[in-house]
Amino acid sequence: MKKGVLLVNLGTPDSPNTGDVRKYLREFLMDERVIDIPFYKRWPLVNLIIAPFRGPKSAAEYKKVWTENGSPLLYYGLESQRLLQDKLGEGYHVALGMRYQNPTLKSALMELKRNAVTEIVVVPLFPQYASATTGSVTQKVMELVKGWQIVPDVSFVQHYHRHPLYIKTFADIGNKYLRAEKFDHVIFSFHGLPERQILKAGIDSCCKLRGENGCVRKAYPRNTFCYRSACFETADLIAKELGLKDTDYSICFQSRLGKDPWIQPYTEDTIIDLAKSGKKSVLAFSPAFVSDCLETTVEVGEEYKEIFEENGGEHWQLVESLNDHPMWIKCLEDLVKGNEAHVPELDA
Ligand SMILES: C=CC1=C(C)c2cc3[nH]c(cc4nc(cc5[nH]c(cc1n2)c(C)c5CCC(=O)O)C(CCC(=O)O)=C4C)c(C)c3C=C
Ligand SMILES: [Fe+2]
Ligand SMILES: [Fe+2]
Repeated sequence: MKKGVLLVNLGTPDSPNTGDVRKYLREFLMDERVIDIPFYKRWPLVNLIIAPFRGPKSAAEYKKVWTENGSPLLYYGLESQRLLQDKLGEGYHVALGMRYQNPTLKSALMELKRNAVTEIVVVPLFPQYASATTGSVTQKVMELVKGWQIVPDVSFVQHYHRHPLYIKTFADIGNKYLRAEKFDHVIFSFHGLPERQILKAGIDSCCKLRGENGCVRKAYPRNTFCYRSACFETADLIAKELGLKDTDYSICFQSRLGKDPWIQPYTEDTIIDLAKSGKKSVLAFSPAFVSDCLETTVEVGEEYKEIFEENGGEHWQLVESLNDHPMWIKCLEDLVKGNEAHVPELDA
């Protein structure tokens, strides 16, 4: 009997055409964990405002990220599936599903069912837990399997931002740049979230959102599920691996959508401050993403570069994502096999 592995990423449009991008945005943003407002407000916001007006703008951006292999998010998802299958061997069947659009989670679970797996390990491709990502994947998988005649033994990897191989792979890729040239500063830009989603998690002993020391930065069981805190911890761990001092790097949050406050500091503000304070060359990591996608290549690699240069900066370099790096595939193997991640120590 084989064991099943389900790799899950967010999803991407079927093509960069406006129609497919609108279809993708509708499915994605109608998820009540992503836009967490009541249905009667969410439906008109998504279907009458965001999809019609943002659709064409997003489609133009998707055209920039599209390669001959299609969307990088899907391409590297399939590559990770193939490489992990090779590593795990015949005792396992590895499937890939997307939370939104294709390949669907339903088709990936049916593939595992056809291969008669006895248990399924779900690995969301999100290192930091958030209700909008890992929480949503967990809910959807449970909904899909609950009606099966034989309900499989399913387990979920909820987060792995402390896994040493995830940290070391980002450091390894970043070191390629740090060894080749001198940078004035390093930035860690994570995908943002509406502030209320952090507060709703109710981790009172962690979150005081706005201040410099808003969320707890050290690894404590109580703040593992605070997305903002997990991002701070991730950046601190990568910085430690790179041998950076506290003053060498900044942590910030990108991709704000709408007018509500999102978690801060915002990447755009941080970049402007850095450029205005005389930093000329910046190395930019985007560690919430394990594969390159619109948010890394276009948003961090192009849009933030432009903002930096408009404000006096001269050299902006994006650190590419983990993609098909062998150490990342080893990390996935460890996560599937439940190998206890040794939590690297951060200084107090
Ligand atoms: C309310 C809106 C959004 C929340 C909350 C959100 C959380 C969130 N998203 C990711 C990962 C990805 N997001 C991507 C694209 C993207 N995200 C939003 C909105 C929210 N995300 C939008 C509208 C889009 C589409 C692009 C656009 O129109 O600007 C992607 C890229 C997908 C690709 O195909 O390249 C990823 C990946 C995380 C990790 C996260 C919360 C932690
Ligand atoms: Fe997003
Ligand atoms: Fe917090």
